[in-house]
Amino acid sequence: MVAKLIDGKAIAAAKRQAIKAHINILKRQGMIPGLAVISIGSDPASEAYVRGKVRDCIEVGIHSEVIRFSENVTEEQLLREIRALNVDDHIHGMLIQLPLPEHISKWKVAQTIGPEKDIDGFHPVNIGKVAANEGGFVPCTAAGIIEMIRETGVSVSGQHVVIAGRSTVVGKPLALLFLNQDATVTICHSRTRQLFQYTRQADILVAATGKEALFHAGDIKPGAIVIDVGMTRSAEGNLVGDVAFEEVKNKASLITPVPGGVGPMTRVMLLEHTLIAAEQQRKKGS
Ligand SMILES: Nc1nc(=O)c2c([nH]1)NC[C@@H]1CN(c3ccc(C(=O)N[C@@H](CCC(=O)O)C(=O)O)cc3)C=[N+]21
Repeated sequence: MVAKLIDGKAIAAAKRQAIKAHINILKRQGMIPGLAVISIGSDPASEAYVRGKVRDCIEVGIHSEVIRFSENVTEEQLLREIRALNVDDHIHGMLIQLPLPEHISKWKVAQTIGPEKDIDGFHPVNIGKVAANEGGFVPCTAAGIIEMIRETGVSVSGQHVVIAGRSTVVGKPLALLFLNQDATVTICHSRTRQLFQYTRQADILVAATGKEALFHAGDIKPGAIVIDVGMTRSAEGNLVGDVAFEEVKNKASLITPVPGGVGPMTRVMLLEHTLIAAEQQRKKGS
């Protein structure tokens, strides 16, 4: 079997067009959705992501603001900026670029973002809503993965989803989202014994370990759906996933490429969440 690609880049492009059309309607009604991105430090990779986000916003007509802080910004300075954005009427969504410096508490940051503007799902209210299956914003990567699978038309109900990785932004929220769709979910992580015994049982495998080409053909169930969240820069400078794509593609039924898979979906979900946040805040305001 040769797997069909789940073309994240193409799905994201189509979604961007739909979002753009929707925003045009809002604009005619006098509303411009606004996104603030807070970026701390000057990591070149981080800078590239931020520039990408700004470009995406321009393409669909979202007003964007980037707030840059140096690596040694104090926690209080950061929290003050977040509080200011919470009451800024031009801003409907905010994203604080991860990772944060060691001296800043991610949990304090999460609690300070107004839940209605928390489009990357950091705030405890949003985490709670997702756990209770009551909506709520989820991290854009997790949302993008769910959206990609929805696009394939495959029902996840009753399927065994194995997630390798338990991060707050990917593994954990994704497990809840799949559970909410009636999947059977196994979460594996760095301390899991016999990791590959689990992955071989997966109808849907989500590889989010950050370990370059960890999963090979022998670790995958024939016909599985394989979602590769990994994004490591190889020694040759290429972007590589957690999955040995060339061999696994002959065993899976559907597979996401790296690049061009989960990455573009993450970016487009940021736009969609900003649009949703803007609409929700408009309803509340009127
Ligand atoms: N609060 C927060 N939320 C995030 O979602 C978040 C974050 N912090 N910090 C940094 C990481 C990284 N990230 C990426 C998203 C898309 C691509 C992307 O579009 N990648 C392209 C390739 C880009 C290239 O070639 O370098 C692709 O996979 O096709 C990459 C990286 C979001 N992050």
